[in-house]
Amino acid sequence: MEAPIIELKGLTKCYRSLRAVDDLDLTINKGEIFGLLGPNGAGKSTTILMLLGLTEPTSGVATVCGFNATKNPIPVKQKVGYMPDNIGFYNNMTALENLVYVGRLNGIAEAEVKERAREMLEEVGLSGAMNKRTATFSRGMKQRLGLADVLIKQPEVIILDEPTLGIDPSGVKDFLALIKQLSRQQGLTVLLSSHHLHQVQQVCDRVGIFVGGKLLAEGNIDTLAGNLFAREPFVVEVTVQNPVPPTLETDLLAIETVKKVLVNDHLLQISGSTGCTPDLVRFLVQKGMHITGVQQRSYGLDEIYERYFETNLNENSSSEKSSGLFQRSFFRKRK
Ligand SMILES: Nc1ncnc2c1ncn2[C@@H]1O[C@H](COP(=O)(O)OP(=O)(O)OP(=O)(O)O)[C@@H](O)[C@H]1O
Repeated sequence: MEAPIIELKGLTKCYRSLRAVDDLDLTINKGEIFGLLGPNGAGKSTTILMLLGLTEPTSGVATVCGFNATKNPIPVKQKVGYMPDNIGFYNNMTALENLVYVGRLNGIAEAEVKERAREMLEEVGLSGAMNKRTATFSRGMKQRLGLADVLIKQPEVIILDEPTLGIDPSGVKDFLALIKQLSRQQGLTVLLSSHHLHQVQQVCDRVGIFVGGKLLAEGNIDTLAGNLFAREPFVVEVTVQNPVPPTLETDLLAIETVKKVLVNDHLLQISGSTGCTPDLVRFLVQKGMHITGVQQRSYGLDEIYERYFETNLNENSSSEKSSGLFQRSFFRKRK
């Protein structure tokens, strides 16, 4: 099997007494889209800086494309394209001029730099705007130009720090689709940091949930959900028109496959061990309930995130930034 393109072993960064990144072990394979997920201050940017050789780890090793990022930062920088969350352009120059400038800085020969820049602009969907000054660009267009900036040197890995920040929902969808397409077409490895759960869920092959400098979990969404919700993998939400009698919850819990029942006004949330929706519906009808809606839910990143935060509440309570209170408020805020 091919060696991982990014390999972090015991990676740790301390700022005085703060362990911003704490003993991080992680491998990312070629062609993968990996999402580094976590609230503000979780340590995502610090990890990225260590990957790029821009800050030295206190201990541990970051290997990128076969090079130790601390001891050998130059080849790493040649192979990795990095798009920070606050990309800047020369506003009085056009998109093409900006990109040609970056291409020259990356050592692309004068004979081919313009052609390469045009190709990149086409690839990111900006060919119609290549002669416009970037001062007139929307945030979404700037992100696309930022992507062209990192792609022009034909990297093996691209690292995108909060790439969808400030883009409207349809722009986000298009931008993520573009990243996925590029990764699949060119075998490009993508590491993107984000705190937008739903967006990451759409595009990433695997995610790492990062809180208080520690990686709490990593895997694909289905595996994470399977591990966490093994006892109650199945949820049915039933909306009823008439009031829910007080005994209904106990009656439902008497059914062998039902593990948990939550009643919230006219909404019943029933968790169980197997897919038993038709039986539940029949049962509720027999109990005289007027059903107006039934929905089978699968667990997504929101639930995974929330569950990890709940589970780690006690373990992390000594750290202010990763306390349950902080995590919950972050979680609500971001939802
Ligand atoms: N140069 C520094 N000196 C001291 N502390 C720092 C420094 N850089 C980061 N930190 C601290 O390290 C922790 C991790 O910060 P980091 O920027 O890596 O988090 P993040 O997950 O990227 O969050 P954000 O999304 O807000 O950028 C934070 O508590 C931050 O205040």
